[in-house]
Amino acid sequence: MAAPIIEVFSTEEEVSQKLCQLVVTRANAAIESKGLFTVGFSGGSAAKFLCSGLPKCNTDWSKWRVFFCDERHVPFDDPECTFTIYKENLLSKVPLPEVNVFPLNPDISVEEAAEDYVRKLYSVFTTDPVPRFDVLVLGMGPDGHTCSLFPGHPLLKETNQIAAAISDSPKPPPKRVTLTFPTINNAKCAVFASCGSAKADIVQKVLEDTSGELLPAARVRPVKGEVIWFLDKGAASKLKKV
Ligand SMILES: O=C1O[C@H](COP(=O)(O)O)[C@@H](O)[C@H](O)[C@H]1O
Repeated sequence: MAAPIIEVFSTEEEVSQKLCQLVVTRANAAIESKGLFTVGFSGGSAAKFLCSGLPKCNTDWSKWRVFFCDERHVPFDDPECTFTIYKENLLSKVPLPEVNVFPLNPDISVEEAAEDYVRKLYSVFTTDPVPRFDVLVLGMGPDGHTCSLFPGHPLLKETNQIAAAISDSPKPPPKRVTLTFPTINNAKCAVFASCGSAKADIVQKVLEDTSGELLPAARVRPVKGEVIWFLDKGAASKLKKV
């Protein structure tokens, strides 16, 4: 398990640019070596960063398989739906066949949607007991949550399910489906992007404070992979060791 790699850039735009560069570099390498690139996208600010840079990138979009690290269990026309944000701002702009993107089904219960999502994951990761993503693009909330894994929540201890339902998310909307740590920590690369001084305290805590119970974002440590943090100056401003 390698230590996190931390890179600090001057502006949010630069973070977005470097994040997109990293994702496309990994995509093109994966496509070259195995003909396929598997990626998990997060919502919130990660969606903004990816949607602003990825449409300009050069890659074979037909080889991408896109999942969501977490998704809110809301109708597609709800502004909280992460899939729709990507559909409108990325998927409509690149030749990525819709059949290669795996949204959550909002028309069944959240528990059924989680089971359905597990089936969707295994339809691509046909030989992996636990999906091994090429890249997971992660965000971190101001409480240290990542995906829909929140501090102190029992889902942090999940060891069997590769994705799971949550019905009591402290951040609305309450019903969501999220990848769990067995899947997250089996990724080849997990990359966080965090910007703004409002995130400075939690970035410092997650990356430098190992006392007490680790926050969800601090538990992202791929066993046979790397974890990378792309920060802007504001988000990195309280780090002592950078
Ligand atoms: O609720 C969520 O929040 C996290 C963090 O979002 P951010 O806007 O503070 O970066 C996000 O990564 C996750 O996908 C989303 O569902």
